[in-house]
Amino acid sequence: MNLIKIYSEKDAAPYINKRVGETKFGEKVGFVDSLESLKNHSSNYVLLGIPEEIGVRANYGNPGTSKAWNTALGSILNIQHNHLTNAENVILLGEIDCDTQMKQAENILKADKHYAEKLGELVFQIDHKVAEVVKAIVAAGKFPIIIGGGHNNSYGNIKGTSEGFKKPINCINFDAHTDFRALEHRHSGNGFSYAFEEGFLSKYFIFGLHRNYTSEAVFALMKKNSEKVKFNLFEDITINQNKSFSEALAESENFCSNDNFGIELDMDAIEIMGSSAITPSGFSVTHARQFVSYFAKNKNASYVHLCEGAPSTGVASNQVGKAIAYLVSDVIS
Ligand SMILES: N=CN[C@@H](CCC(=O)O)C(=O)O
Repeated sequence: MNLIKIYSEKDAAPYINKRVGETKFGEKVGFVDSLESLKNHSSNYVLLGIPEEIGVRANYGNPGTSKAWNTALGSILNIQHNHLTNAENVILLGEIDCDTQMKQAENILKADKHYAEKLGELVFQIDHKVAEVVKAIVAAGKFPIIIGGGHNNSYGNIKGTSEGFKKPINCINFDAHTDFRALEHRHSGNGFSYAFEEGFLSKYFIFGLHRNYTSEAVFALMKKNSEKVKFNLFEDITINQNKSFSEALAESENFCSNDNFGIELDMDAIEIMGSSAITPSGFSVTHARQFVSYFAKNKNASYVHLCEGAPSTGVASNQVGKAIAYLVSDVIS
């Protein structure tokens, strides 16, 4: 089973729009030829793509997340290289090899009685690849920046990071949804509940949860696990204004940042962002940037995952890639 397609300069070149007198981000990033050689590279941040949408389909969502990685890469590699953007501290590692699973998913028909379960089996296979690659990055002492795919990939990120550190980790998730759904077949709505159940996720905070997208059963489950699972509501921050955005950041920080934690950001928490579950009401891209920038500076921050972007579903498809590029630059700058 191929885990990853490792990139070289040749893979990056077609994305870079060179211009005389300017240097682009993609002309300065580093490359490695194997996961093993990561530890010998001096750069800290490792860019990894997950071009899949099987988890979203298995959760009855709108497909399109498989395209976020390539779209984002086009924007990231054309960021201007200057004294503020820090491209030399980035390794462009490559992408999880999702080809086999994506092809098999295409052959599973919606009419199939076991449609969702069969897709869930393929998600399980991708979980394995993501966890192995993320574990290798973390064990090499690097900071993964993972882009794309559905939020099912939170499971592989958490598992891989936890195995890399040899202990459970915490996680703060900027999201309209908990993705703490039932432990049925694997899909984009239960990555965190599976990671929690299997002991890879210790404490979990959902930042800006929407009341309209959360079932009473999930509220009850979070209440039952309230020592370990907490949230604040989007409505309390932005509509009722019971707490400021800064207070909301501090609340999640106090809960999770005393130990290694992952930063998850679901693009569907951003208002009218092209994503698998576009929301008409949500945070701005600037809020998302503030969130990522704030937490990426924390000494216990251990990875960032920017997921669920689906360029073709957006009002303007190139905005998804540009938004992801801003978020990446907020992590590394
Ligand atoms: N990762 C997203 N999870 C959401 C999907 C919602 C939707 O597609 O409408 C969830 O399961 O609730």
